Amino acid sequence: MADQPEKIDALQRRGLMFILSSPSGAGKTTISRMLLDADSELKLSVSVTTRTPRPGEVEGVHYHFVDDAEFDRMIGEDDFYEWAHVFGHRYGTPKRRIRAALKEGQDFLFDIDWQGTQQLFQKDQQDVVRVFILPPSLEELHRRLEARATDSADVIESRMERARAEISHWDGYDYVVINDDVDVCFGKVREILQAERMKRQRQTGLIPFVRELMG
Ligand SMILES: Nc1nc2c(ncn2[C@@H]2O[C@H](COP(=O)(O)OP(=O)(O)O)[C@@H](O)[C@H]2O)c(=O)[nH]1
Ligand SMILES: Nc1ncnc2c1ncn2[C@@H]1O[C@H](COP(=O)(O)OP(=O)(O)O)[C@@H](O)[C@H]1O
Repeated sequence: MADQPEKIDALQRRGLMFILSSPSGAGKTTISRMLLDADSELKLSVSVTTRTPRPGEVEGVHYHFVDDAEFDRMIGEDDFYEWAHVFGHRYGTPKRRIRAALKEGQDFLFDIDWQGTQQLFQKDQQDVVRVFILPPSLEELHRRLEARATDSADVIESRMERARAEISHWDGYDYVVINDDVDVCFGKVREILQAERMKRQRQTGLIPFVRELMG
């Protein structure tokens, strides 16, 4: 059926759910931070995780760090939009904190894996934009994981082993961007966000504007 502009009047625009995924170490946290710094209209969906904080990570800014019992309690209370097991820990997107804001038109960035991406897409296809970041090579991915110096050698090896499995989900995304030069990659991701906001059905006030133009 053709679009029904009256029914999707963008005055009621819902927020975008802009998802960035990548194999660990490919640079999605770096690109996310650049995007959040550059774009005051975008907010990060802060996930809940059972993993321990890395140096420099701040409770409530990068993640909400909880123990297993608290994560279980949140599952029991249906507090998650989605959640998944990743690298032996659990990660989830809290529902209550963002649902109302999305409804009011706030755009959110989600740094989540392919499992979470599939779950959000099944729930909110119209609002979800899925971007996958690839490293230029597996050798470079390894180098970046070592350079980040936040994981032990064992953890780095397990992340490398999982990288191929994660990359195999590349075709579940709308956009794929290779993160070779970080500024080029950031520029492309930003263009994707801007183009998605320009979609006809997402432009606030377009219908009355066009009506006025047409007289
Ligand atoms: N499904 C899901 N995945 C998440 C969530 N938060 C983070 N992740 C993913 O969990 C994985 C591990 O994240 P992290 O421990 O921060 O390490 P990173 O891979 O170096 O960013 C990454 O693929 C994240 O995108 C979430 O709320 N839900
Ligand atoms: N294009 C790039 N070139 C070189 N190093 C990069 C690039 N993008 C990210 N990095 C570095 O690689 C490491 C992993 O990046 P990060 O953003 O933490 O990845 P992810 O969140 O996907 O695990 C960090 O030390 C980051 O500074």
